[in-house]
Amino acid sequence: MAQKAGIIVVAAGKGSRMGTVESKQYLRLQNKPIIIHTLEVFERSELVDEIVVVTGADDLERCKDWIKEYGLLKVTEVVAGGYDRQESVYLGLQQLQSDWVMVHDGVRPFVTEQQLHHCLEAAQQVGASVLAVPVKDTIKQVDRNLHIADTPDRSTLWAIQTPQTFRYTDLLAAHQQAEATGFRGTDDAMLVERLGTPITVVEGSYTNIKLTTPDDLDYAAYLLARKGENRS
Ligand SMILES: Nc1ccn([C@@H]2O[C@H](COP(=O)(O)OP(=O)(O)OP(=O)(O)O)[C@@H](O)[C@H]2O)c(=O)n1
Ligand SMILES: C[C@](O)(CO)[C@H](O)COP(=O)(O)O
Repeated sequence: MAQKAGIIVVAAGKGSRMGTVESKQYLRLQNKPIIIHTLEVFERSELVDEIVVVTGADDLERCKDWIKEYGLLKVTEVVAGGYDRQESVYLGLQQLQSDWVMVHDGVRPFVTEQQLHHCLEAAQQVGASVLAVPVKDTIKQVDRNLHIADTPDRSTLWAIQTPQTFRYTDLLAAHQQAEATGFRGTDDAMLVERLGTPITVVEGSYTNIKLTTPDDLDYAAYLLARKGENRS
């Protein structure tokens, strides 16, 4: 059994690619905010004993109200995020107590307990881990004039997801170094890679989607209905 971890759930983004008036993490699926669907996975998990939620500064109170309403007892802190995902994680990290930390997007509600288990166990064996899936399409590098510049070997390409799991001290050092050098990354692994810490990739699932654009909402509604059917 893996040692338990604390989790930072980042949900302070604007959701500009979703294009809705309400930020995507607060849109409802089956009448429940997406952020709550995500938090419920960790509330139920036997691997997680501490949850720090990072939200928009204007959304702190309604998030706290929902956390009470939905009985999320493992949430220890709800804090305001920053101007990008990296800053939001850094702010959340300062509130976490656990030796092992998982970072997860608030808009990835379909991660499973089994995936959490595999990700945490791998991190505790290797030092750090990320969930990911092999890319299914041929990927091209394309220049500003829309000309193909290169076709990387697909067998080496993985689409990176969350959670991403690290020793607390490693993730903190990685964020501090990134801040000090002005480095910005789109995931936490990019920061930890710079420290030279080995990070292993754990094969997740194509259904662990990040809700990013409007078409993801229909697919998420389908996945949620399917999850309900499988449970009953
Ligand atoms: N300043 C930010 C930006 C992003 N996030 C969170 O990071 C996760 C993944 O980011 P993404 O899908 O890019 O979310 P947004 O930044 O909201 O979307 P967009 O880029 O379309 O504006 C989301 O849960 C988002 O809320 C965050 O906590 N703080
Ligand atoms: C961390 C992440 O989910 C990995 O896919 C992703 O990088 C965050 O989302 P963004 O859309 O790149 O901000």
